This record gives sequence, structure tokens and C-alpha cells, in this order.
Amino acid sequence: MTDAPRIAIPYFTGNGHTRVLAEAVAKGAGGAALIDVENITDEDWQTLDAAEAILFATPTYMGSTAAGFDRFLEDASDRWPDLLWRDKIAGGMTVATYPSGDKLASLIRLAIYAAQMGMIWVGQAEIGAPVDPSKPGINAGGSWLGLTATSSRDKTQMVDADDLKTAHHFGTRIATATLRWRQG
Ligand SMILES: Cc1cc2nc3c(=O)[nH]c(=O)nc-3n(C[C@H](O)[C@H](O)[C@H](O)COP(=O)(O)O)c2cc1C
Repeated sequence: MTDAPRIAIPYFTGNGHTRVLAEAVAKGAGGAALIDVENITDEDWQTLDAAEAILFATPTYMGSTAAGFDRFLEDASDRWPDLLWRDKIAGGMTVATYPSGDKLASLIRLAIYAAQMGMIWVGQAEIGAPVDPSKPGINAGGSWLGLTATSSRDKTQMVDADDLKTAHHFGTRIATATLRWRQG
């Protein structure tokens, strides 16, 4: 039997939205280690170093990744000189209040970071709504570089319901890509 892919999702969240989005991705992936970068431990760093895939999760603040997440990215750049994260699968997700909210800038920042670390960036592959009527609500915002989500006004839900469904698909795609990459 194939071992499950080792996926880690380091996340920063101010008010819980990014955590909810990361949980939905983890579910779609069939499991992932969620790592709160504000309380990161030595064990978490070991989990990250041993992961086959790392998905970066941050809210968009002022049109870019949150400072609390940037701190983590800079700390992790200790791994850059020896390219310790080289050839890991990478992906990114972000949530913000507005449908656009300049989230794309956050994804671009994360993709460049992954490229500098020698990682293999995987984006979304859902044509989804509105072009494919069989997938209502999926990737309705048309974001292919990575996963974008909009905060829900319903604070019991936190993230738009369709975006949570899209997140599930994204998690599945990452798990599949990780296993394919493992097989070489
Ligand atoms: C400092 C700050 C800057 C923000 N900048 C943006 C922004 O540029 N675009 C946007 O759509 N929402 C922006 N927001 C709203 C957050 O992205 C939104 O509340 C998000 O759901 C927060 O996720 P979190 O609970 O995981 O922190 C900002 C919020 C804060 C606190």
C-alpha cells in the first residue's frame, strides 16, 4: 500500500479565516500537518523538513502576505543555502475580505519564494464555474496560480462555502501531484 503523502500547511491567521481554509485543503488532501507559524516548535520544523509538500497559507493584508507569515518565510530561508526544501511540492492559498482584494499579489510572492527555495509549484487545475456548468461554485474567481478565498460574512462559517469546496479540490490535487512526483 502506498504511504500517504506527507503534506504540511504552515499558516498565519489573525481571526481564524486562514485556518478554516487550510483545514478544508487538508481534508481534501486526505490529511496534512497544520502548523501555526506564530507558535512554531522544533518538532514543527522537523515536520516541515520531512514533508514532501508544503502549502503556504496566509491572509492577504494590504495587498500582500501578512507580516506574521513573512517572518516565518524569512526564518525558513535558513534552508536556502543548502536548498533543503528543493524538489518539495509547493502551493499557496490566501483569504481576504474582497473577491479580488489584491490576493494575486500574495500568491505571486509565495510562488517566487517557492522558486527561490527550488520547490515545485503546483497551481489549481479547475476550469470550474462559470465555464463548466457541472462544477457550480468551483474556482469561480478564476485563480490558477493558487487558491484564493473570500471571507464569509457568516462568522460561523468564516470562508465562502464555494471557496471551501474549491479548497477541497485543491487539497486533492496537491496530494495527487505529491504521489506522482514521489514515483518519479
Ligand atoms: C492589516 C489588514 C490588512 C488587510 N488588507 C486587506 C486587503 O488588502 N485586501 C482585502 O481584501 N482584505 C484585507 N484585509 C482583510 C483580511 O484579509 C480578511 O479579514 C481575512 O479574512 C483575514 O484572515 P485571517 O482571519 O486568517 O487573518 C485586511 C485585514 C487586515 C487586518
